Amino acid sequence: MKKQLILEDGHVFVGEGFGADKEMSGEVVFNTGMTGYQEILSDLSYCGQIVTMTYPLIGNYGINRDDFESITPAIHGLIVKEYEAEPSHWKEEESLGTLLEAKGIPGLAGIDTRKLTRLIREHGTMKGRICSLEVDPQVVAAELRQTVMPTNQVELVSTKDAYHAPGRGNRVVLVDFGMKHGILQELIARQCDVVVVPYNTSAEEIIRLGADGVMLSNGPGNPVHVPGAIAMIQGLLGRVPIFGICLGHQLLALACGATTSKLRFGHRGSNHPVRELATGKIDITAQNHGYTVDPDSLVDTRLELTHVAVNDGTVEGVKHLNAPAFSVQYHPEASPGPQDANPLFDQFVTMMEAEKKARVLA
Ligand SMILES: NC(=O)CC[C@H](N)C(=O)O
Repeated sequence: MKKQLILEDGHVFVGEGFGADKEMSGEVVFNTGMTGYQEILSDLSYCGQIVTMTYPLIGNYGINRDDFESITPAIHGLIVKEYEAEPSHWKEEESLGTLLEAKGIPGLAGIDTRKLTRLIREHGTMKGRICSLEVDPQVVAAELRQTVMPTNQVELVSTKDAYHAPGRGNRVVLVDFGMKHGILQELIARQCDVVVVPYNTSAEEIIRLGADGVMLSNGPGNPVHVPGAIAMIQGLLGRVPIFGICLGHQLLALACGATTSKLRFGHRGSNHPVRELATGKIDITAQNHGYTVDPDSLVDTRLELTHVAVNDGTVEGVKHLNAPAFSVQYHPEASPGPQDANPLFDQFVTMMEAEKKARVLA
């Protein structure tokens, strides 16, 4: 069935609908990964966004049991150039289209994704709607311009109740702002005893849980819309080791007095080079973010800049000068993407061990 993508600036892209036959709006963003559509569509950081895949053939290896980053995807649409409805892979269990249909997510295929990506790069991300051909694009575009994006996305995707993934090692309290399963997997692989808690858990409750360390997860939306989490981090700093990823990184920076702002079109892909300032070493990283920590705002904080993006010089990592706390804007859990930055999880475990030893000696 023919469908159209209407952008708030009035641009229209007509293509073939697949997945759910449903009208949905969201912020239209693009991801440059050549593979990884299953992880991307189930990454809750994309809550409320319509994701355009720039790689021209999507769906060819289907959907498998193991690569979900969440059970209930929260993206509002997937846009591709060529959609493959008959996938082939030994792990494949269903097609991308049948999954999107089951989860109520519309897909749109056969549009010029290069043109769309160029538009987004020039104008910045825009609101858009995937809908039938019957509506008047100019009316929809005007409606989209009036629409304000929701500010409660973290609340929508965070777990409602705490749960336990038992292990024999360090107890990590993992604050779920819309956590990718890959983060939990990396902690479990290091024998951590993980308690996953809702985004609005207090610092005192986290300490009461006997945390050896606190992991701040990725998550959707603007970090300034989660003020409770900023207060929670302030209550934890210096009391327990902290490791933040993506939204968790932005929240740690805000908790330390830095500021954040929105990038024009963000970083979403699996091949973003990041330089570690101490060594000059470059990791190729997975990224998915629209906001960034303002470098100038670090001057008045106790945070030190540790990593920068090679492509545009933006902040990619910080560490606290007086407390055991560090964070990165990119994804050491990959999922999907290269695993260059995976040792950061080992660094977190080492930090927890060192703090425990220091406490015993004190
Ligand atoms: N993956 C993430 O955690 C993204 C963080 C934040 N929502 C941003 O877009 O910048």
